[in-house]
Amino acid sequence: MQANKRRSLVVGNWKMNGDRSLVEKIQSQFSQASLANMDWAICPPAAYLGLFDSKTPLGAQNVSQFDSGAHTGELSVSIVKDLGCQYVIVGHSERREDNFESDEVVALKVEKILAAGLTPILCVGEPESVRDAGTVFEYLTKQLDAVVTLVGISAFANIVLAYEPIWAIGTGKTASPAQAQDVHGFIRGYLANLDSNIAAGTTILYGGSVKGSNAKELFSQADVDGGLIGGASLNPEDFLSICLAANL
Ligand SMILES: O=C(CO)COP(=O)(O)O
Repeated sequence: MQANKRRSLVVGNWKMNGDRSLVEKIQSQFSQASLANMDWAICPPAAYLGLFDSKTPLGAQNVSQFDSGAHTGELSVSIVKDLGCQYVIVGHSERREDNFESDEVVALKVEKILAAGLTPILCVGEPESVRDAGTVFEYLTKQLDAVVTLVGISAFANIVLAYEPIWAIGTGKTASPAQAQDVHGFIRGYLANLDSNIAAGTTILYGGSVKGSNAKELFSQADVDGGLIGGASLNPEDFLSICLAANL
């Protein structure tokens, strides 16, 4: 681990991709890997969660804001916990867009995930139009405010943040290390205004076209503590090389 930095975390978000054979391949790729200085996890489609052995750290891509009951097609936090998940991605831009998840619904989900003792990976990030307009920090402040208002700043001791600029997701257009650091520094400053100890310990991941070739430089930025990886997590060798870049 680099001096004064938090322990790194790299999470693979398979989104609506992968199959049974990828579950086998990723497990065999990681079975011999030596990754003592970082944490990693896979968030496969929920239907595949039960296929993993107990050695693979797991996360869900989403949960319901409700506890149980008549919510057809949804998964509760207790169900994904029962399937072995430690993490839950929440507020991914694709869910905010496809499923119209508001900042308030995202905050309710974070509250449920924390209450179950799991770790939310709370995604924030701006569309390209907001970046062009120069209002990225205002946009992120609104997304963060909704969660802080509901769960309080002290809850951020148990929350992982992920900055995922929408214009960099699946586009091959990675944020430059300086652009990523600029926003990560802003997010940590936002938290520090509320509680400097919490801010110093909060893991902030970068997501958006991270690859083996750019991971090391991104992860070496002062406020970048690892990555949330989409496309490259579907290739076990690429995903391992990204994890190794964080294993300092
Ligand atoms: O959205 C992402 C991870 O949640 C990033 O996806 P890509 O790595 O495919 O750009």
